[in-house]
Amino acid sequence: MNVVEMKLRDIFEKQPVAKDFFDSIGIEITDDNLTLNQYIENVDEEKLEDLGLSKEFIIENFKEFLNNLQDIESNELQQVKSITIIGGYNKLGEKEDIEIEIKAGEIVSIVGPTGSGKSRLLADIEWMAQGDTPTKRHILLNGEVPDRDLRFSSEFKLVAQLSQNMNFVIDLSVREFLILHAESRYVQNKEEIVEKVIEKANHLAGESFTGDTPLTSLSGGQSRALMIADTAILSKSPIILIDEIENAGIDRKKALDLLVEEQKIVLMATHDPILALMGDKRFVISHGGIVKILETTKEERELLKKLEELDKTLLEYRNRLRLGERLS
Ligand SMILES: Nc1ncnc2c1ncn2[C@@H]1O[C@H](COP(=O)(O)OP(=O)(O)OP(=O)(O)O)[C@@H](O)[C@H]1O
Repeated sequence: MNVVEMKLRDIFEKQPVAKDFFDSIGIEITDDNLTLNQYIENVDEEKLEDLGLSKEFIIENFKEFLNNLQDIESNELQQVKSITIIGGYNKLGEKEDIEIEIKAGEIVSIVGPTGSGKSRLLADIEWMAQGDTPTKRHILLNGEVPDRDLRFSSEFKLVAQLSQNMNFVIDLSVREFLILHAESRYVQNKEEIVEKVIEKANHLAGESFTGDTPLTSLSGGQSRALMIADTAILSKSPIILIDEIENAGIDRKKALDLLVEEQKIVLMATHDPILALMGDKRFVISHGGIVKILETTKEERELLKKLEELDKTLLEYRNRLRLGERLS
C-alpha cells in the first residue's frame, strides 16, 4: 500500500522514529487516526507558509525518509553470523595454507612479534579483502563472497574499532552524547537503550558516573568503559577490533563478556598475555602469515586466573606509589 494512504498510527507503530520526521519540520500530529494525505489536507495553509513548506514537499520527503529507514533495516537484516579467512601468501611469498571460520560471540586474540602482520590481518578483515591486498587473503561473510556494494557501502560498517585513547572535547553530558549517537543510528527506543549503555559502562568502570556527568570530566577508564558499552550496544557493526585495552580503570573481562553477550565477533591484536589468554582461541602470526591456531586450554585458563591476581597486585602497587605511599 502507498504510504500516503496508510493511517499515520499504523506507520508509527511500525516505525516509531517516523514521528521524528514531523517533529523536525515543526508539524505536530494531533490525530494519528488519519492517513498522511488526509492529515496534510487539514494542515493550516498559513502555518505551512510560515514554516516555508509545501504539501508536496512534506509528502515527498516523508516517503524518502521512510525509504532510508527501510534501507538501514535491510542492512541490519544482513546479520553476520560468521567470517571466514582464506589464506593468501606470507611476506616470503609462501602459501598461507588456512581456511578459518570465526563465529558471532567468539573472541580471537592475534599474537606475534612486532611487525609480523597482526594489524595487516585486522585490516584485511575490515576491508573484506578479495585477493586485492598485499597478503592476497580472501574474507567471506556467512560463508559467501560479500556483495560488492556492501564492501563499498558507507552505511554498512563491518568493523568497529575500539581505540585506546579517547579524549572527549565536546561540551555535552554523557546522556546527551549517547542520545545523539542513538539518533544517528536510527535506534528506536533510544531513551531505554541509552540508559542501558550508561548502566553497562558503569559496570565496567572502576569509578561510577551518571548520565548527567559532563563528558569532559570523565576519567580515562570511564571514557573507555563508555565507548566499549556504546560500541557493544549501539553499534550495528558485527565485528569489533581491539588494538589492546589498557588495564587501568576498566574490567577487561567484563568488557569482553559484554561484547560477546551482544553477539559480536571480537578480534584483539595484543602483546599482553592476559588479553591473549582471554580469547577462545589465538592466531599466531609470523612473517605476515597465520602459522598456528591455538584453542585456549583449560590449563591456560587456570593460569590466566593466576596472571590476573598478579596483575591486580601490580595495579595496587602502582596506585599506592601514585598516592605517595611506601611499599612494604
Ligand atoms: N602477507 C603479507 N605480505 C606482504 N606484506 C605484509 C604481509 N603481512 C604484513 N605485511 C606488511 O608488513 C608490515 C608490518 O605488518 P603489521 O603492521 O601488520 O605488523 P604488526 O604485527 O601489527 O606489528 P606491531 O606489533 O608492531 O603493531 C606492514 O607494512 C604490512 O602491510
